[in-house]
Amino acid sequence: SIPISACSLNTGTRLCLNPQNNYVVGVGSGSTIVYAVDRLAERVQQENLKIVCVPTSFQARQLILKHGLPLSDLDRHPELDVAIDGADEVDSSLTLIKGGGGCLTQEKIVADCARHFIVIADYRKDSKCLGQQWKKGIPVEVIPMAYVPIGRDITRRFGGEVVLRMGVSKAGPVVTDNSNFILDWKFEKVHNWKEVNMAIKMIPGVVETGLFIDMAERVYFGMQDGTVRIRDPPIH
Ligand SMILES: O=C[C@H](O)[C@H](O)[C@H](O)COP(=O)(O)O
Repeated sequence: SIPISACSLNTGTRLCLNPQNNYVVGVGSGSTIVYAVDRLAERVQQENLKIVCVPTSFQARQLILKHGLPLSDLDRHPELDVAIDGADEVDSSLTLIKGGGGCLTQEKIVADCARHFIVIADYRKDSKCLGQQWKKGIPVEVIPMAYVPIGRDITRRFGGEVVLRMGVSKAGPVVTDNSNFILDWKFEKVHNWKEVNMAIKMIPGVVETGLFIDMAERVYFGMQDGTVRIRDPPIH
């Protein structure tokens, strides 16, 4: 539900989507990406474009099918021209927290296969440093039998608190599209995210983290006043 910035998100997706004939497009997950897929379908129809879409989740797959867009996968299209996705939080270096909807693993795989990874988000996702906006922590997808030792290991080494994500209308834990669990790590301070990401990924049983570092090429923020703010990675 992002009514205030819906108009700017539409504008943002107009700006960031420039699909060309024969493009392979990665389709992200969440509520914001719905705007992008609407625009994509519009452009494909208006310009009679031939594209194929690679989904990052069950939800994305349904979205692609609903719009009648050609569905593909990484078996057939391991190299994508562009992947477009939302984010839960974006810091000033374009480090992202993703996985609020539990789709982080497939999203990261698809983004990594794309020549360009573009993010669209509303202004509430914009922060100087991670943790200012998104209060639920960093999602970590884990193999179910290992969720307790992984959680203990993360808090022992990096502090904070780890919570097993529970279903809203389902009794028991959330189960991802890959049949795994999600731990939400509520960190207490700003870390060196590259180091933390690598360390967490090395814990046996960790499938993926929701930290997307040095991946996003550009972020389009839909602002409250209907404008669009663009952020590119800092030049080092
Ligand atoms: O797992 C979900 C994804 O990472 C989403 O892209 C992210 O949570 C942002 O979702 P929304 O656009 O609904 O805020």
